[in-house]
Parts: sequence; C-alpha cells; structure tokens
Amino acid sequence: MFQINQLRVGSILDIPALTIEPQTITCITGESGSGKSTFLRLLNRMISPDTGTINYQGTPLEEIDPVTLRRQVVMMSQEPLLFPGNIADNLQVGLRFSEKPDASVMELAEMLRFVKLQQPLDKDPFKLSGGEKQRLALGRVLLMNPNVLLLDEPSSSLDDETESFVLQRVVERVRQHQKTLLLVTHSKTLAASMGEKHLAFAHGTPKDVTGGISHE
Ligand SMILES: Nc1ncnc2c1ncn2[C@@H]1O[C@H](COP(=O)(O)OP(=O)(O)OP(=O)(O)O)[C@@H](O)[C@H]1O
Repeated sequence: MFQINQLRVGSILDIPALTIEPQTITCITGESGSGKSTFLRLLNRMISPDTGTINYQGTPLEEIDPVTLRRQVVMMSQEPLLFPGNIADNLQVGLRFSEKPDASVMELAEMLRFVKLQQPLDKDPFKLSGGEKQRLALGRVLLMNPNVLLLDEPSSSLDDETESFVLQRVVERVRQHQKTLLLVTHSKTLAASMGEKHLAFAHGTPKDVTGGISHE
C-alpha cells in the first residue's frame, strides 16, 4: 500500500525503508515526541518530506491530487475536529467530503452504538466530554470506510477497558471490510495483540517489533 524509502523530515523522522502491505493492521507505539503523528501526517500529504519517497499503490504521493488522496487515506488526529451543527451533521461531514451518499438515520444511530457513544443525534457536539468527542470523530471516519485509515490515539481519553473494547471492534471492522489501518496507541499490550505488524518508534525511526522480536 505504501513504500517508503530514504525518508527524512528535519531531525524529526529518519526512515531508511518501510513497506506497509495493503489490508493489514499496523500498530505504532513510541515515546512522546518520537515522530508517530508526523509519520501519519506524511501518508496523506498533510506534510511533505525533506528528502526521500513515499509511494501509494505504486504512485509517488506528490503525483496524487491531495483531495483525491485524502478521500482514500483518511486521518483522525489526536485533537478531535468538530464542525458546527449537531452530532448527525458531524457524522455526515466525512461522507460529504468523500462525495459518498449521506447515511440514513438508522446507520448513524448504529454507528453511535458501535463507538459506544450514548447520545442523541441532535445533540450539540461541543457539549460532549473529551472522550465522547473522540468517539464521535472516530464514528465519522469509520462511516467513510476509506481504503486507508490513520488513527492517532483515537481512544486516549477512554478508560483501559473501554479503549480495548472500542479498538478491538474497530480492528474487526477494518478486517471485515478488507481495508488498511495504521493505529497509534500508547498501549504496547494492545499493539502487540491487535495487528499484523507492530512498529516501535524511537527518535524518528520505526523498528519492526512484531511478535516482540526485533526485525531491524
Ligand atoms: N509542525 C511542527 N514544527 C516543528 N516541529 C514539530 C512540528 N510537529 C511536530 N514537531 C516536533 O516533531 C517531534 C515529533 O512530534 P510528533 O507529534 O510526531 O510525535 P509523537 O510521537 O506523535 O508524540 P505524542 O505521542 O506526544 O503525540 C516533536 O519533537 C515535535 O515537537
């Protein structure tokens, strides 16, 4: 899905070579400031590298129209983005950006249940708690069902049990739809148990620690 070579972003990232296979779940861990968010932002061209190449499905990223790319490679950042309107509007906005048909009220209600957000569709999202805002943003990107989902600590405001529950369901759903997921999580336990690949970032360089064994 992505091939990365000789990539550098200032002194933040240094990735000699990395391949992300299609239809795989990749979990990403690493200390604060190790470059995890910057790495995700590169993959949908929110930022560009200083040197090196990233290919998406065999095409260099800079040759792909950014809007087209961001309809296929969707990022949910740590700070949940909210738009004016109610919860339903905030769920639909991703579908509209992707030029996909609106979801029905039933589908929206089902998505709220899926992300464990027990709030009415007509509620003002700005009145939600931090964790609820996160789950709303998660519901929005899940509805979009993109080729590639980039989730940057989507459940950091949840207690461990709810976090594990929600993430397991997200992973199951991505597998069912045969999509590709890159998931940043602070939980090494979840990262080790959930994906096909576990990348541990240190000082801007990912190390493949899948299965607890280093495959440098
Ligand atoms: N726009 C920017 N301009 C300058 N430096 C930046 C910018 N964005 C990030 N950085 C720096 O790059 C480094 C990596 O940041 P990044 O957000 O990728 O780390 P992270 O591993 O996601 O951290 P966290 O777990 O705290 O979210 C940090 O030192 C940060 O200060």
